[in-house]
Amino acid sequence: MLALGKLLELTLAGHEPASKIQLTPQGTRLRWLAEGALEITPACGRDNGMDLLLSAGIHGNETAPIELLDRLLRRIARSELQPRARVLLLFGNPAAMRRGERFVEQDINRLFSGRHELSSGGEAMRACELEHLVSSFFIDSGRERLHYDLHTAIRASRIEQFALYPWAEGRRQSRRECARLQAAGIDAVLLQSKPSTTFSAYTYAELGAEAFTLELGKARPFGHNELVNLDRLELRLQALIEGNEPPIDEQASLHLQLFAFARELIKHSDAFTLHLPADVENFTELAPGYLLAEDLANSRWIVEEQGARIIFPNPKVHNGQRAGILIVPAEASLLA
Ligand SMILES: O=C(O)CCC(=O)N[C@@H](CCC(=O)O)C(=O)O
Ligand SMILES: [Zn+2]
Repeated sequence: MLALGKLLELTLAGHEPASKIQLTPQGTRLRWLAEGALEITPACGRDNGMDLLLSAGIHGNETAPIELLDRLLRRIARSELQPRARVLLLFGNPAAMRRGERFVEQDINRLFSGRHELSSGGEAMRACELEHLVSSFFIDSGRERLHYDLHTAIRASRIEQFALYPWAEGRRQSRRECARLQAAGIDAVLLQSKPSTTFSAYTYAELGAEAFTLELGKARPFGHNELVNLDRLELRLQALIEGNEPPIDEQASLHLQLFAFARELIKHSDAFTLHLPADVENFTELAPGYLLAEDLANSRWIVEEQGARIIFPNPKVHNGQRAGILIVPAEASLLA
């Protein structure tokens, strides 16, 4: 296998490869661009016009998707997969991956779309570097741009595998992309309705890619991901890489559940109290009238929405950060 196929090993060891460009016997080119960043170019004459960005490790302790990208890359480096798509593989936060922690100083997934300029430290510099890498990768406007940013969640989920679909002014979220996600085993999509500073929001809103954050199960350490079943996603990613994806039937009914963003809980102070059990699962339903959280100055979050559910409840975030999202069921008619 080509040495650059061991990008994960190199990244975890903090090593720079001696040789930055390698070719498989069939002519696929692997090029190391920076720590945790590898560009894959199809052999001459095979390129099908897709630019596919696959990222994982934006949160350093979310190892199942990191292992998935490692498996895909090794297959490419062993010539078991013959790419037709241009691919950029990114391990987002190598320093946090080495520690097995979500982040070192601050959550890198709050630092995109230029927010890193207002901050400093390793994660701010890495967010800036990632923006440069992906904007150089998505350089040709005539090509299909697709980004899956792969994550696992802190807690268990009633809906195990789901996507967050970013929002941009004047652009409707795509039914075809939801059908593609359904075929990859994704059970629900949350349609965002405001700008965000996540990685997928950056590639969606600033670079015009179809882009998603995929939540694929519960975060566990390396080697302990047997409960996270990524088989359907893995098959779909292989097909995207090899350019033999089965046709997407846009007209077929969508079985995946759609949700819309209702409200965000922001933790304003150390007095913030979340009235949910510590082991509450993502997508737990909350009845109207339920007192969800309290904070300084008698501020209270009371559920008003019918069919509301909570995702990502986390009272331990820094003050000023999101401590949960309330979502409600949405109709497919929102999609274009
Ligand atoms: O499990 C949790 O509480 C957090 C999971 C997580 O990290 N989610 C992403 C979602 C990104 C998005 O909104 O697209 C995040 O918070 O960064
Ligand atoms: Zn994450």
